Amino acid sequence: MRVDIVSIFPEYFAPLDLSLIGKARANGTLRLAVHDLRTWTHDVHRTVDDTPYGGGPGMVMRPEPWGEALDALAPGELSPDGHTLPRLLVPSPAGVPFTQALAHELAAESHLLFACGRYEGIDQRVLDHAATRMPVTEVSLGDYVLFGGEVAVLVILEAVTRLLPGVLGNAGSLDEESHAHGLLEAPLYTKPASWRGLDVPEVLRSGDHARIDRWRRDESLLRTAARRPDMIGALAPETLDKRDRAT
Ligand SMILES: CC(C)N1CCN(Cc2ccc(Cn3ccc4ccc(-c5n[nH]c(N)c5C#N)cc43)cc2)CC1
Repeated sequence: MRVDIVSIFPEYFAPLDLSLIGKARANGTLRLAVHDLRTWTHDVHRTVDDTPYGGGPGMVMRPEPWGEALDALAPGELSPDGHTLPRLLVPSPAGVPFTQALAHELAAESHLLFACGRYEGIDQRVLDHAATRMPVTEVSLGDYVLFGGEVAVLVILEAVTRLLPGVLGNAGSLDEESHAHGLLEAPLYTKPASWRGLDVPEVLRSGDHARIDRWRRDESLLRTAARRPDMIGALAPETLDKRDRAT
């Protein structure tokens, strides 16, 4: 997968040299490039923002630098197979919620292009013009306000990269983690069996995997009901077996 990121703070993405994303870049699974938006400015002050039409607080990112950046990173027209152009992702408080389902969708793309806004956001015409040439998705991490899109791109990129073939050593953990089956994961324990007077639940040391699976399932349901009742309502009917429905 090819990924391009455009930001006025390219140094925000230094952590992408680390850990599993760093490994994915080193082995070619992920071909990542970070670009400074100011590359596409032409004035001495390298201006990227201006006051909002219609008034209002703060500043808005000007369309010209963004237009040139997207032209450079997503050249050409939409090919018949639609694969020569990237999918443009624009983090925004006004975006669609970023979910594990969207992470899976993005992991299937061959080229992602992230536009990191700052100030109050990017001139709408940048997104409107881009949408005439490529798929554009405004995406939000959640109902809180960040300073800009960079942190969101780090989150989205980590969630997507984890899903790429070969990135996670134990692919099984993908199947069992939260949001894969619509439930929160059960509590985790490791050695020692007793720590500061707190013992690992006996069932997890029993070796009885049917019991262990049932315990984990019960704990997942209890945890989800307590912390994320919204997820319980969204469960596919087949996810809850007869015993679950009885409880
Ligand atoms: C009512 C009320 C919910 N409104 C909220 C937004 N307020 C304006 C306003 C304020 C600050 C910023 C800063 N900013 C610039 C680019 C940018 C990209 C993403 C995000 C972002 N914030 N939160 C997320 N989940 C995001 C994502 N993904 C924030 C960004 C952008 C926009 C207006 C009030």
